[in-house]
Amino acid sequence: MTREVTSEVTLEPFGTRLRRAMDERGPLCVGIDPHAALLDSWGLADDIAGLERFTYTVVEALAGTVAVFKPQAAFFERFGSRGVAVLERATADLRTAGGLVVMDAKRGDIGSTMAAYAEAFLRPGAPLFSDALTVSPYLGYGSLKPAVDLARASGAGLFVLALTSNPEGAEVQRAVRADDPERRTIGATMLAHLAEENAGETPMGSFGAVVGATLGDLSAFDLGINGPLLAPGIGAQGATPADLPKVFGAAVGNVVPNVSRAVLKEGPDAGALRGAAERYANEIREAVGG
Ligand SMILES: O=c1ccn([C@@H]2O[C@H](COP(=O)(O)O)[C@@H](O)[C@H]2O)c(=O)[nH]1
Repeated sequence: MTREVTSEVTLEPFGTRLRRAMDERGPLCVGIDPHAALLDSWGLADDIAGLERFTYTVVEALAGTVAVFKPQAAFFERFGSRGVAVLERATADLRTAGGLVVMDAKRGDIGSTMAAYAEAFLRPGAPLFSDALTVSPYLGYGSLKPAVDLARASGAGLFVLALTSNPEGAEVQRAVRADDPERRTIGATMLAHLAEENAGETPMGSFGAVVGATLGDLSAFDLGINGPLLAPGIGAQGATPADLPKVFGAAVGNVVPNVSRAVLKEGPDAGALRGAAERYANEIREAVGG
């Protein structure tokens, strides 16, 4: 199904495109996080030339085989406009090669400003247009509405921070809402909002949650949001593909496991990068089936 945004014919819904990509290439998401330490271990300087070489090496090595990429915008923004230009080109090249790009920019603000963030990442034709964007609901889920609306109209998606992989996240995400008669936590509330957005969508909706693979037993949460669950934390943060069924239970089929540093550290050799991504893809397949 195609939808119209102004005069442009746009994409099939993100959830549909993501499900197809997961079926064809497997669910692995490789993060593109050009840490200074990684540039150094690749023998590159921590400057714009190093950033370019690092980024385009990853793109060329993996764009044709991995389903989903998650560039971490912060590592590009730290170089200013020239870093953002590298991110723009990488995003376009990954998408041209058939990969889906989840821009990890974690945007969130009052609705009127949120509308501008949405224009930057979710309006087809924008220089940083991405298949999906990570967003922070800390100003309230309703403040994300402009992004939800534009994503829906454009065939893009969102990943809302619900239960993040870092231990500090619990003080916010596991806090119980005093205003809620059901006394749900903030994390559970975000999952409930997403389930509403995705209701009735097939094969799944376009509005996902970020849920860390590091979190252990999540049976207290209803992860059945009929949408994707982006799961960072595998590799450098200590989680493994074998943890996925334990953490996600019946929702494991909707999990998009992210690995960043544990793949990237294998560079700069393209074959070694591909080998690391393949090993993770195989371990994930063995753990979740399919
Ligand atoms: O809860 C979250 C949300 C986002 N991230 C991001 O994912 C990657 C993880 O990188 P690794 O090198 O695989 O640890 C990174 O870009 C984070 O900003 C997260 O870790 N947890």
